[in-house]
Amino acid sequence: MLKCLRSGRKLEYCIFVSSTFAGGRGIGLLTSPERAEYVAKLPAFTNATALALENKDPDPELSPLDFVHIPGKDMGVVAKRPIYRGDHLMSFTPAVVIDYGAFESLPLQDVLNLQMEVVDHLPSQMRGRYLNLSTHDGATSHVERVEKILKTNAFDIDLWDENEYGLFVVFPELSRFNHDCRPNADYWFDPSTLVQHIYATRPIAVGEEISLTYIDPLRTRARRQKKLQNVWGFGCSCSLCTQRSELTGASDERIEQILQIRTQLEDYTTSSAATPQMADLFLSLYQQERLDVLIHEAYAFAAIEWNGVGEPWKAMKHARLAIEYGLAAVGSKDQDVVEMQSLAEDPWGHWSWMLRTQKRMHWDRMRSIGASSRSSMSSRYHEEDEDEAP
Ligand SMILES: C[S@@+](CC[C@H](N)C(=O)[O-])C[C@H]1O[C@@H](n2cnc3c(N)ncnc32)[C@H](O)[C@@H]1O
Repeated sequence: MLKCLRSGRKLEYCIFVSSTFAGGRGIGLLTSPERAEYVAKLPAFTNATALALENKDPDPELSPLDFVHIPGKDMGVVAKRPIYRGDHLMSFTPAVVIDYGAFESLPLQDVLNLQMEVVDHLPSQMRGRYLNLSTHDGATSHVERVEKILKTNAFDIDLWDENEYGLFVVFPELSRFNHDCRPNADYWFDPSTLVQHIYATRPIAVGEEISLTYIDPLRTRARRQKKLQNVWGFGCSCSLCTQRSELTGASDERIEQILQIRTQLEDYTTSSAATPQMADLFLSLYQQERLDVLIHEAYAFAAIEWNGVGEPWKAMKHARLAIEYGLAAVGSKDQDVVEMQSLAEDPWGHWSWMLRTQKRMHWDRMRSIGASSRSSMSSRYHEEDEDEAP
């Protein structure tokens, strides 16, 4: 612990920097002492082998990734060789972790100064990597540079602890991926190792840019554009946003229909109009929308509906597809993936078996798809129109 600021009588926010974390890579946090203690007990800190496979800089000879200048976007990442769906792309621990709670409790200028000190105390290589990142449009002072880098590059992270506040986290090596409303890669966070993983969610051709989505992709074009402009200061030029108006109009209609059907599929009461055919339409709308990063949810809903009418083999097929897509998009610990594994193994014993026909409701065992305790994906994709990070 390097320094603490007290807010009122109770809350205290402190700078914690470890220069030995992850084999000397280092990490800096601005958070409460209680939360720092929780973090220090995670396997990331206590298990010597937990990070053995992580934090590997891309090998210039072997890596499929090329970091290049992209017109209109500054730096970006492109594929050097064909990439297949599910291919692992990168996995790194954070450099900087800032607790949202600090913004609630301390005066803004104090938080900005503390953030700067977190960065300044990092081991020099990590500090260099952080300060080399994009500010989007430049900075006139060091404190402003640190803040703008944070705003431009931080991910929203949920630690799955008791604390109500999320975290603003920068993984410098993962910061060069640009946004696309229909991206070909996705990321998920492991709260025990503090590692953010990036995987391809569909095949990527040589020379194609590898992208992530910074926002909930289930928004109409106008809402996506507004959000990206307001938060990141750029007008999206992805293929979906720049289609002719009749095509963007059709896309917006599909998104509206997805949102309407979703409320039926999430309703496990007798008043729901959900059917397997409705779930199939839902899945088809995701496919038409090229929503590879969310399609595991559509497969999961379809698995539940087919199981709900006593069609175990169709349920199993959709559950297996939900697992396959989910492993790349949200990881093996995600509750939707775990739920689909249990359905695929034993559809007859799953809570959804005959759910829609017998009206046999076990409320305590039901949960909605996409509402699991996963990290940034869940809040990022299903929250109200609040600020998000890439
Ligand atoms: C996380 S950084 C991505 C990497 C960044 N391009 C760089 O040079 O380091 C986010 C910033 O990249 C730029 N960016 C990302 N996606 C973009 C897009 N689709 N169109 C234009 N600029 C984009 C914006 O300046 C944004 O604030």
